[in-house]
Amino acid sequence: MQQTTVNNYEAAKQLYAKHGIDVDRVLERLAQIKISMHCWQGDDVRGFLNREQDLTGGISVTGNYPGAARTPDELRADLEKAFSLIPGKHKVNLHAIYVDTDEKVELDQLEPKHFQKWVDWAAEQGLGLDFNPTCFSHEKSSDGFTLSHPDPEIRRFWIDHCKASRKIGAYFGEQLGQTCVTNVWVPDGFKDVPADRLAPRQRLKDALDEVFAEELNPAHNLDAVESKLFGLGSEAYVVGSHEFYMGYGLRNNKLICLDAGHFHPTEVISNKLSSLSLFSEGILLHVSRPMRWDSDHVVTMDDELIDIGRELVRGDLLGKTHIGLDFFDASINRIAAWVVGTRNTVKSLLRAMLDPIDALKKAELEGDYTTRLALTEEFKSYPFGAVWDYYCEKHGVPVREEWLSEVKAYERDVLLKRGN
Ligand SMILES: C[C@H](O)[C@H](O)[C@@H](O)C(=O)CO
Ligand SMILES: [Mn+2]
Repeated sequence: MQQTTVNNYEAAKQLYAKHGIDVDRVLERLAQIKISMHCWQGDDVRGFLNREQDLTGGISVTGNYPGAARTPDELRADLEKAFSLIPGKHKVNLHAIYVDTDEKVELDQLEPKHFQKWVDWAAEQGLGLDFNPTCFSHEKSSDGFTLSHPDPEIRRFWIDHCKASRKIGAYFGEQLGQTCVTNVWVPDGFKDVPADRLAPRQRLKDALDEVFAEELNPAHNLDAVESKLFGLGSEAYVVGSHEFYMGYGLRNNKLICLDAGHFHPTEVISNKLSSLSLFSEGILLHVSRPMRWDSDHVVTMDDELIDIGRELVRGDLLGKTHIGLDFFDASINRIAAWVVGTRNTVKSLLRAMLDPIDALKKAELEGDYTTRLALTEEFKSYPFGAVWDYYCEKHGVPVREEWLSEVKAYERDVLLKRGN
């Protein structure tokens, strides 16, 4: 280890120790936290099932940066590169369209065997896997409806796909010895004001009841449901709104997924975590960065990310929260996008753990808001960067922006040779 890294770390440790913060212990805790890195940043949400199919479902990827993964092997190689630059052991979040098989198989017919190569790879890499049915980018979702579709045959197709997905999730969990979170998100909604808001929600509820009817071992698979306020083409009404899934998840013991981009532009998910934690079985996060709309920008160290980290740490919510990422930017190097977003998410948790939480809570209880403000502000310039550098070096990944030259070399040697 570099002597400067150690010296800076030791100096930082002493400063934090004055406030009773045990930095070595913090780093042990941090190493336990897994971030679920979403595979779909690596290829602009195309997947491998119907590559000719356009991305639909009211989400959009912009940019044409070269080098997107075209095959499962390329995607795995890119993920490995990204993980080699991120401290800690994490998870990969797969969508059903990332199936790796030579068989021509439809979404409702998918089986665990079609994902065996992903499982073998994850086991070899020491990674966990999470899963998502893909209820978009398909001819049967072309009118914008899936599980709430008025046509029972189309509904049946999507119900069967979601049921198949849960079994795949349970297989991941069982094989890898790490619980898989299978998250259901459907794009269903209307561009313009509906005549009937209730009937689609009733159909979605009934469909979900069928999807979740089979009990699965919770050590292998946990179900999550993801709400949304609006999408492209569903501006007026989304069937699976926040209230809908909040009710559904609480009543049926499902994890409730909060995506940072799925609320009104000034509404933040950090302020929802404490309330939800009091009532829900568990929480899934889709950490994202909405810029004026659900734009899925790469996560930066902005106020909301800092607040998400703080809420998770201060409320002791890490045990019941599964942290996933959800962004897709095709205008920059896709591996760099993963690295920036994931490193920032881990770093936000570290920053939160290095805050003088007990002193802040005590000041607040005593009504000493002056101390609360003063400490909060002073700690913004405490040397958490020195602790982060040490953590990176300890985990064998590049310190500070050193990772960028590795990404540039990979781009030159691998990505640009793909010719796309
Ligand atoms: C690809 C993801 O499943 C998707 O982004 C979903 O999670 C979402 O957030 C849709 O807006
Ligand atoms: Mn999401």
